[in-house]
Amino acid sequence: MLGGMVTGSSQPPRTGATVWLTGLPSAGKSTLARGAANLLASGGHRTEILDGDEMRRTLCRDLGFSRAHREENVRRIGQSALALARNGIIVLVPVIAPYAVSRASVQTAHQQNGIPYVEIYVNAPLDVCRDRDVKGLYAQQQAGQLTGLTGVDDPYEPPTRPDLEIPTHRQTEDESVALLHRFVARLLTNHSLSRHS
Ligand SMILES: Nc1ncnc2c1ncn2[C@@H]1O[C@H](COP(=O)(O)OS(=O)(=O)O)[C@@H](OP(=O)(O)O)[C@H]1O
Ligand SMILES: Nc1ncnc2c1ncn2[C@@H]1O[C@H](COP(=O)(O)OP(=O)(O)O)[C@@H](O)[C@H]1O
Repeated sequence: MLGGMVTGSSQPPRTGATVWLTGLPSAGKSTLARGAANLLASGGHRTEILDGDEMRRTLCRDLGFSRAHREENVRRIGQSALALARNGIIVLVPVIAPYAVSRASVQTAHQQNGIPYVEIYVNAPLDVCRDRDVKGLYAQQQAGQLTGLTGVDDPYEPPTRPDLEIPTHRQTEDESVALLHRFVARLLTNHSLSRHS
């Protein structure tokens, strides 16, 4: 159910939040989402990952990579994240979301519902992402088999004021995961303190 609150529980509501990981393909979004989700789950938190690739096989399988379709993709995933987060789940969203206006709309929707939303800029230079090329997309683009690749021949608008920037080219995977985990844990503590004070 994506439309409303889950009701009928006698448990006090937990703090949910949406943690959006934006960045170029191969910057490290999915790796960090998985790593942080594992650590948060070990700490007793309920977590969910809405990964761009997976969402594009399911909820968004009718969408391509035009600007309009990318905006619709982000809108749907943003609404899904909000529905989960307002029911106490920490939602990690490794989705490129190349347009600042789309990310701002998701943030506004969360603010209107009083649900924490943070934007994490997973930042590695294009050359590093191209060398990693986890899914072979940069090579495909280079070979002329793919057009409209984010950051190469399609726009990417980096966040100007992210809540956290993670330079994955200067850190080990473990260091980046720990940084993200610490940041989210602190966010949850602060939100819960402000709700109960
Ligand atoms: N043209 C083009 N541009 C960018 N990405 C492409 C493209 N074609 C396929 N892919 C694969 O789709 C994943 C990105 O999907 P997203 O839903 O995150 O993109 S977006 O927010 O709608 O722009 C992206 O996943 P990540 O590599 O994990 O970022 C790619 O695997
Ligand atoms: N500090 C780091 N944080 C995250 N990933 C890293 C880091 N250093 C190297 N990597 C590697 O970069 C790649 C990132 O791939 P992935 O997480 O799929 O990127 P994205 O989801 O942004 O497309 C992985 O192979 C990962 O092992």
